[in-house]
Amino acid sequence: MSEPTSPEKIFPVSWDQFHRDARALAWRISGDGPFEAIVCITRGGLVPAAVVSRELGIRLIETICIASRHNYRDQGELMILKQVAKDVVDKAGGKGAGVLVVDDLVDTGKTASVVRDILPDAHFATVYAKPKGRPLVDTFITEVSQDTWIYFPWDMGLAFQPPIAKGPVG
Ligand SMILES: O=P(O)(O)OC[C@H]1O[C@H](OP(=O)(O)OP(=O)(O)O)[C@H](O)[C@@H]1O
Ligand SMILES: O=c1[nH]c(=O)c2nc[nH]c2[nH]1
Ligand SMILES: [Mg+2]
Repeated sequence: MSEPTSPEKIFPVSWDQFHRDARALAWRISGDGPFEAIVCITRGGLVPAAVVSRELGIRLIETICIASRHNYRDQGELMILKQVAKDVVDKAGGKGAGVLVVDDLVDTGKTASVVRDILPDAHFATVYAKPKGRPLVDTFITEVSQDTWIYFPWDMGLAFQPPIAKGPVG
């Protein structure tokens, strides 16, 4: 489980900010290649992978499909729903050399460590990192504290905010 300890902090990220941060990630790793392929960790890695792929001109995109949070924030058993295609692993000498692994964030590091076992020589890049998972990534843009929950733009929508003077709703 990766439940944020109290007091919980929140870090809401807009589409605009996420695009800037994903582009900054591409800049930061642009000197670390060349990369033959991106392996993106679905689903959260799909969005930064699209941005990084565009910026670095990497057109071979593979996925590894992993689900671990079956009930919103509570992390349960980690399930690999789809493995990395054999031709991509083989292209990378069987260990991931020349592969760029992209995810939206690393939190406890459990997801990243499973993917590292499969592609130990790959370059790991995430847009955000929390302290526990940070040692597992090669490159990230922004670190947030372990008790912070990041709200991604694809999980949010515009909602009416009551005037401050009315006090909290409910
Ligand atoms: O470092 P960890 O504690 O393993 O957490 C990080 C992972 O958790 C989230 O994915 P999630 O399993 O919730 O699935 P999703 O990408 O489909 O939202 C996030 O996208 C990372 O992949
Ligand atoms: O939307 C999310 N925000 C987070 O902080 C987080 N940590 C793991 N998985 C997460 N998903
Ligand atoms: Mg994920």
